[in-house]
Amino acid sequence: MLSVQSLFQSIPVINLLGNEQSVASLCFDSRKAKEGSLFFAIKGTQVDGHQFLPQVYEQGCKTWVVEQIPTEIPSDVTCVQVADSNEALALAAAEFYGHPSKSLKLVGITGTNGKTTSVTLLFELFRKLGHRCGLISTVQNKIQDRVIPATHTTPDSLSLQELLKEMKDEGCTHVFMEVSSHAVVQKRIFAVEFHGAIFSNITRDHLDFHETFDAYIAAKKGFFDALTSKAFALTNVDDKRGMVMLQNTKAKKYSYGLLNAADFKAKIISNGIAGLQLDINGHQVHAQLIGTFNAYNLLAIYSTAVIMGEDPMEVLIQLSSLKTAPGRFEQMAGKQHKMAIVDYAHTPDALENVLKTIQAIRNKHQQIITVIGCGGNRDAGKRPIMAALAAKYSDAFVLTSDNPRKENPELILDQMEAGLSQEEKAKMNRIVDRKAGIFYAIHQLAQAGDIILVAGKGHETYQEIQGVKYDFDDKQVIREAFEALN
Ligand SMILES: CC(=O)N[C@H]1[C@@H](OP(=O)(O)OP(=O)(O)OC[C@H]2O[C@@H](n3ccc(=O)[nH]c3=O)[C@H](O)[C@@H]2O)O[C@H](CO)[C@@H](O)[C@@H]1O[C@H](C)C(=O)N[C@@H](C)C(=O)N[C@H](CCC(=O)O)C(=O)O
Ligand SMILES: Nc1ncnc2c1ncn2[C@@H]1O[C@H](COP(=O)(O)OP(=O)(O)OP(=O)(O)O)[C@@H](O)[C@H]1O
Ligand SMILES: N[C@H](CCC[C@H](N)C(=O)O)C(=O)O
Ligand SMILES: [Mg+2]
Repeated sequence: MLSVQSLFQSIPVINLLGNEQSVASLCFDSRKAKEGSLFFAIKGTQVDGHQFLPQVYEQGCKTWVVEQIPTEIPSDVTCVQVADSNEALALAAAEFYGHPSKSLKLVGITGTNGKTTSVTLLFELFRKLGHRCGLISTVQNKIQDRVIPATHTTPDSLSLQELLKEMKDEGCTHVFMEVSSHAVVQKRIFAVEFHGAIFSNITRDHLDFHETFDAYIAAKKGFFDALTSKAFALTNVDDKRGMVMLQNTKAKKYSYGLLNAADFKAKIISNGIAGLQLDINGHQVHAQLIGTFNAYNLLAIYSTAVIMGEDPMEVLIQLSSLKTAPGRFEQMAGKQHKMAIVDYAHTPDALENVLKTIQAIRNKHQQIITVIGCGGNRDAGKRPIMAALAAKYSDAFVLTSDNPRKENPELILDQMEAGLSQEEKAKMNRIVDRKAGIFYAIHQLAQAGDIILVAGKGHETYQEIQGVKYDFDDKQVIREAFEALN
């Protein structure tokens, strides 16, 4: 039990009504509020949490944090008014769990693409280097070998502090986590102390949430602006916005790049189906990952390890043994020498990178067949662009559903199709059912030896349609389609 007063030591309080209370837990979802919990009313994108105050009172929760004091308050309620409930929740959660980030080497990565790949590689690399590690990612959270399912790329501030505390208690010294732009804006990482921050890249995505590209850039930059002078900040100099990220940071600045002058430099010696041969700061290394985008990911993690004091030679040795993250450029061989690649490309930039990589590594007899959809209730502007990219780089392609969520899947396909010329439509197949689309690509469109890219869902094991998550796994469907081949 903690007193409200002790929790709010570092939180600016506008008004405090009622008596001093002790709280046993924190919560921001009325459905979880109970006697002894401190409820934070948050104005969200769907509803205003303040509307649930009568409900939490009914459930016995009588200590509230609000931005607006309700007109009528029961006399046995303690109500703390703050300017920003999200910020107050983040600060209180850090206090409640004893600021675990202060005892960890916590490194965060932000950017449109490459976060999951890079944190997963960092987690594996640092384990190989002998450290006890935690991982916080889109695919899964992990404490050493133990998997804790992930619901978001970056957890809400309360779950995040609880997870970091668990990692600290289990003896982790290093934690690698993804920092999404949503997390920065919603203050999920407020009050978290980072040892280091990495920027991968920024291209079009999430304009449904941020509205403008400038606001999206500002969100990512906010992560670097909040670092302390004890932290390091590592940026990709080859990205147009790479240096902008570090403009106002107090952290020690480092850069990496393949094209421009940087603290950490790499050159691609070769890029093929067997992996990448790289020159990193004058040393040659072979990596199992494929594609120029992975050269960036590998260079970013090498740089991070060296900045964190690891032996550069040992890091290079371990780099060679690292495998791709789940659902990221995962290759699957099938009958008739057909090959499928499952990849989480769900942005125009990712899709273009993956398709260019496949073009670069295929032999001249292999056709490229792409299966692609776009998520519902997400940035609609990327839909025509992604369809056009599939058309540009593929010999044939299937437009299908990703996670339609609450949208009509046919309308999503209409918006994708709008990005195609008449000529491109000749190569198009429109099959709204994803399983049927994958089967059609593997059975009807692909000839022996061809490559089938199944993009957008990567590691996901569900498909969300009208708010219901059905079991769906691209890899499983591909295996079935391969099995059914002669
Ligand atoms: C757009 C967005 O980011 N939404 C997140 C946000 O929800 P919200 O603002 O919409 O909340 P809301 O539903 O309006 O509710 C407002 C408040 O009322 C409360 N409430 C709501 C209903 C109720 O019955 N009782 C109640 O108390 C809620 O708990 C909340 O405190 O805060 C919630 C709690 O932390 C998150 O679960 C939710 O993630 C939604 C599910 C989501 O899909 N988010 C995605 C877009 C996301 O965050 N993605 C990024 C990765 C993006 C990327 O880089 O690819 C991520 O980090 O995962
Ligand atoms: N450094 C990179 N630059 C550009 N594209 C990349 C890079 N790394 C991976 N990709 C592509 O982007 C896709 C998503 O990669 P990854 O899951 O690592 O990114 P993410 O930033 O974690 O995405 P999310 O925001 O959805 O969590 C990959 O499947 C691949 O197609
Ligand atoms: N983190 C991303 C994942 C998108 C994955 C794609 N399969 C989709 O559903 O759009 C998001 O929530 O926007
Ligand atoms: Mg991710």
